[in-house]
Amino acid sequence: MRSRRFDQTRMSMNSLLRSVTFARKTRWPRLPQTCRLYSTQMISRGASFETIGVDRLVVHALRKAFPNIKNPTAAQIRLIPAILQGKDILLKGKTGTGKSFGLVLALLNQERKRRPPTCHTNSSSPPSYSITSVVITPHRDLAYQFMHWIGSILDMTPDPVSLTSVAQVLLRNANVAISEQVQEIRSASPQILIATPQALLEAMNHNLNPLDLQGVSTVVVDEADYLLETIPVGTDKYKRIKIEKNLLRHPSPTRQILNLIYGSKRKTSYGLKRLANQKASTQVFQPRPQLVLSSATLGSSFRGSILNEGWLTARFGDLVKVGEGQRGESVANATLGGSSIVHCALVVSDNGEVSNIPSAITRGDTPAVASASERAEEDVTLADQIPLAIDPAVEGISEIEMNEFASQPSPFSQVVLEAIAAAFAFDVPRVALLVLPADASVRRAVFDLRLLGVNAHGLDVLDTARGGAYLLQHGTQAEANPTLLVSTLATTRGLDLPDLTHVFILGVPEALKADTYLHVAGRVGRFGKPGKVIAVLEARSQVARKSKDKAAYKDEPKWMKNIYRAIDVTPTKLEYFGDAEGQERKHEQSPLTSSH
Ligand SMILES: Nc1ncnc2c1ncn2[C@@H]1O[C@H](COP(=O)(O)OP(=O)(O)OP(=O)(O)O)[C@@H](O)[C@H]1O
Repeated sequence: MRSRRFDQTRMSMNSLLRSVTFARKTRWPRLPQTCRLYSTQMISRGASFETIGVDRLVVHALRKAFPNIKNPTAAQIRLIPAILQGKDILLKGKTGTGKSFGLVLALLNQERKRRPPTCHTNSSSPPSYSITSVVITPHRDLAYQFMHWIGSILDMTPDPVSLTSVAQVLLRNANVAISEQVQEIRSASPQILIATPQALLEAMNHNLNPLDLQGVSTVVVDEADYLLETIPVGTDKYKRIKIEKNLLRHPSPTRQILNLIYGSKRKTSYGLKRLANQKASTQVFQPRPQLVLSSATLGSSFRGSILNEGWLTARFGDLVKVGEGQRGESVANATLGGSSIVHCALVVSDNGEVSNIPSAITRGDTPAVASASERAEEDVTLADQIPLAIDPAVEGISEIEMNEFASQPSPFSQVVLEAIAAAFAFDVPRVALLVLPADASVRRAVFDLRLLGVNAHGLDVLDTARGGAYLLQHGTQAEANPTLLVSTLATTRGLDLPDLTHVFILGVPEALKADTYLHVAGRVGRFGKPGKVIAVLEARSQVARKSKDKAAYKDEPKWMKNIYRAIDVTPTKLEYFGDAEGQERKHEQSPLTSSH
């Protein structure tokens, strides 16, 4: 069932925006130049949303829609005034500290620009507005999460306001062509357009019906380090030239969009200048929109590389860097919203034995995450914990597909899925997220998990049962039949499901970056709430040889240990599961041990 909020068209909006515009024009004082200094002082005095520039009508609606949100977070205190000042921003802050939410509040507060009247308009025509801000998000669920937040705030404004006039999404959609979507956007331009990069690029480049974004005053790239490929600092000259060539020949959609808006002024290594100049364009949007790049993991390497692109303003004082990590903090604590996140990893052997990763320790002081096991009988075996199969029929899986699934072997290791089902049954009180590798089939995993008795659903925040209900906070009370939402690494970034207590990660590919793990883990522990991240790994196994004399291994436990080391985390033992220390010692002593 589709959520009513997204389909509903409300009555004409402009009362909210008029009052916001009025407030900004008349009452809101100009903010001081040095935003960072200003915001630090605000923290010590206890800032409110009003004092950092959010209009009181928006604050009033915000408090009614989200009663838990009382004062701005440190990230919001820095971010919101900087956006209202029109500065370019590099926004880094722990996951779950309100960066995206702060963006929404700031963008709602922006003054709308009217389109210049055309010969077809007469003095009695209602004013027509252009799009004010564009927000680029990596996936559609995040786009709809933004819509949900905006819709919830608008619902609480004293005068009815139509959601479509304030925000619309532009996404690749099998049922509605991009040109049709552009037509709709053009007929009633929203204040905020939220789009995925592929859809936006297609719309801007459309031959017959291109989307006109001239007039936009803010461009936001959320999860920027995921959407913009960069050259790691310290890369040697030859590798660097190779990456640069690749960037120029196959730019990502987000890179192409930023080149269209800001022009491409990338300085390249010696020998590539000619190629760069051929592709370079001059700045095309006048006046130049402010650019906000946001992520929990904007490392110094990303920042260095992105400054070289020429998209961000180079004028001193006009680029604001928000939210550097605290000195002395571990990477995990500096990046994850809650330092109270518990990291666990289970290793599953071929014969179905499940044990904690060897380096895990028992911690007496781990923060309590209400556990489903509190309901469970003592002395039960793992197998007892897995309920009987439930109906695999579920929204989104057709009967034909189910028949196919039933007749074909699963690409997932069944013993790994059983371990997830068991840990889920033992530990999850209400709702958990299972994150699969980016190219895995969510539908197949849901089918297999339902056969194992797990109330699994493919994540789709537009559907109440498949995640929509969890966009709202309901509490932590245990449910008789907890829900396991299933997504992939490609569709998880930035998601905020406040009731989530557990994230399961199925498998750790060798190439999994610590940053990616941090983003997945950061779906829990938001706003200091406790949460558990459980990676479920296959035991080390030999795979096809790379060369005649060297055996090759798939060693997920080792790759996971490398990630823990990189983020300075010691894993915690998950109760109910044993140890595998003997196994590790055996591997370390093996003469065949290779790095893979
Ligand atoms: N000032 C605030 N006070 C309390 N809660 C807040 C505040 N601002 C936002 N929140 C809540 O915090 C949660 C996380 O917000 P948000 O998704 O914006 O974090 P984020 O920093 O963008 O996370 P990520 O890096 O994972 O994308 C949301 O549920 C939101 O409602």
